[in-house]
Amino acid sequence: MEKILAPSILAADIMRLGEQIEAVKNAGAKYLHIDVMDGMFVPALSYGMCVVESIRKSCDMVLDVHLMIVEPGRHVEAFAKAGADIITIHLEACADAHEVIRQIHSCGCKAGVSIKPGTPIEVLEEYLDEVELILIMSVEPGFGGQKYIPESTERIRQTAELIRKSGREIELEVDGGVGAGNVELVLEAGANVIVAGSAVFKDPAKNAAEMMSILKKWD
Ligand SMILES: O=C(CO)[C@H](O)[C@H](O)COP(=O)(O)O
Repeated sequence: MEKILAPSILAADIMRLGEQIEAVKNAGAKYLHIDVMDGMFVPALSYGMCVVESIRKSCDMVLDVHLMIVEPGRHVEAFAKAGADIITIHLEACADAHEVIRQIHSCGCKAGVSIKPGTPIEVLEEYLDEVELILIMSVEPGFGGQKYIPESTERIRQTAELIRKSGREIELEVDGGVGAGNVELVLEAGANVIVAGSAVFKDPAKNAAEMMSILKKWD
């Protein structure tokens, strides 16, 4: 599967957001990762659909919206209308994730499911026939700039194996503490979509280009 860089704007300079998105796009990033936090599912607050809508107006990248919110079904339609292409929800945050996945599809978006580092990989099994993307968190969700949790590598490997056995084309995304120094570990374990925030936005053009040159070697 194509190896894709998904810079996370959580680490961007909001006052220079347009310019920084342009820089990562020009470096070859295909997805733009947008973290939505509600202060309940995770302690922090980030931003909502207005930001997605504003980015959509001047950005043709794939908008990869990661909902770290309780009962995301309440807001799926609004994020789809705002311009999301992929909407990823947390299995830990939903009473009925199957229903939320149906909602995402009925809005015309691709559906992803994510799990936190402490959630067993096996919970993903019942969603393999339904989703287009699985997101493995390699840090506790909620904040950028954390260290990659080493046990994540084995979890990525196990998820890649589940996907392989399903026979479906499901993207395997990894988020948290990934940069040029460890991205090959994550690719080797089977991930194809790499979220990177602080490792990219400290110097977006240069760092995204460096990440892309590594990803291209694995295509
Ligand atoms: O989802 C997130 C936090 O919940 C961020 O996308 C993630 O942590 C990326 O940031 P960094 O690359 O700086 O670790």
